[in-house]
Amino acid sequence: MSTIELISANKSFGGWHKRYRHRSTATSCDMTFAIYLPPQADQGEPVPVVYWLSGLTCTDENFMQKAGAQRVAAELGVVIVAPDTSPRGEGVPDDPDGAYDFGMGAGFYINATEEPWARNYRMYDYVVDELPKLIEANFPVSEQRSIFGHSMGGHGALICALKNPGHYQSVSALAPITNPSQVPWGQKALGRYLGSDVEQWKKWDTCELIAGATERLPLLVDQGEGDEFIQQLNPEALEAAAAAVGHPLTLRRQPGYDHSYYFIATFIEDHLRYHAKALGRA
Ligand SMILES: N[C@@H](CCC(=O)N[C@@H](CSC=O)C(=O)NCC(=O)O)C(=O)O
Repeated sequence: MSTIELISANKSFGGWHKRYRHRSTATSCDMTFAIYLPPQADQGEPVPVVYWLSGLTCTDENFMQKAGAQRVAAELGVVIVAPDTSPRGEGVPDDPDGAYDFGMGAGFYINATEEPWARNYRMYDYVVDELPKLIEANFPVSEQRSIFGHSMGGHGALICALKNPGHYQSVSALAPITNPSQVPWGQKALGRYLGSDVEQWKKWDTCELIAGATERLPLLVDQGEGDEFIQQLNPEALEAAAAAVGHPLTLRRQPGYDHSYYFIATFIEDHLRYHAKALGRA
């Protein structure tokens, strides 16, 4: 297991927001993550962890700076971990045209199989396996974990939970990409990372995974009705996929809210309380 190097530390609501860099085996490059340690992390009892997956263009910083999650995490006694959204750095291939929806900042939380992406773009292995092991080895946390995310990160949270029964106590998403194999953002990413065989895409698509899920972990989803990216998100597809197999889904349509962190900040407390309850903290 790699060693972690502290980049920065800021006291926040009695706890600490810290950023770390480490060498990742999964992505074959240096990765940065942020962690919020609530005051309870200093009190001797292991604290559960909620993993946050951000959307396109984000680093570990967007959520920690904009969502306003620290006050509630400090009250509830949950750790929040926010990884980067892709591998980065010298030698990591990027979108040839510098587009925001592919390559760096757009790892889609899958394991790429196509060249030149396959060596570094393994964000699924990083988030599901390598990062929790690193967190559990270096911080006073329990093995109780939940996962949530936004947009591309909402898609990431949903597929990570659906593909790993028993690994997460709860899952939720804000404005997730629900059916990536059917929308432009997803088709571009899956086509390049995985190649042209659409059967391979289905292994990373929430609406496809729901049918074969062996655990019916409830899904909590908030979706703004004023979301400018609604065509990419397709909440109706999620609703239909869940209804077809009786998968428990709470889909809340929020009038007037767009895709931004103003929307996320509005509902983050609700999501944190939902996860804290599943993690035995409320
Ligand atoms: N037009 C924007 C598109 C990028 C964008 O809106 N990214 C969202 C996530 S979208 C789906 O994954 C985001 O969270 N941005 C970061 C933020 O701090 O708002 C662009 O060109 O940047």
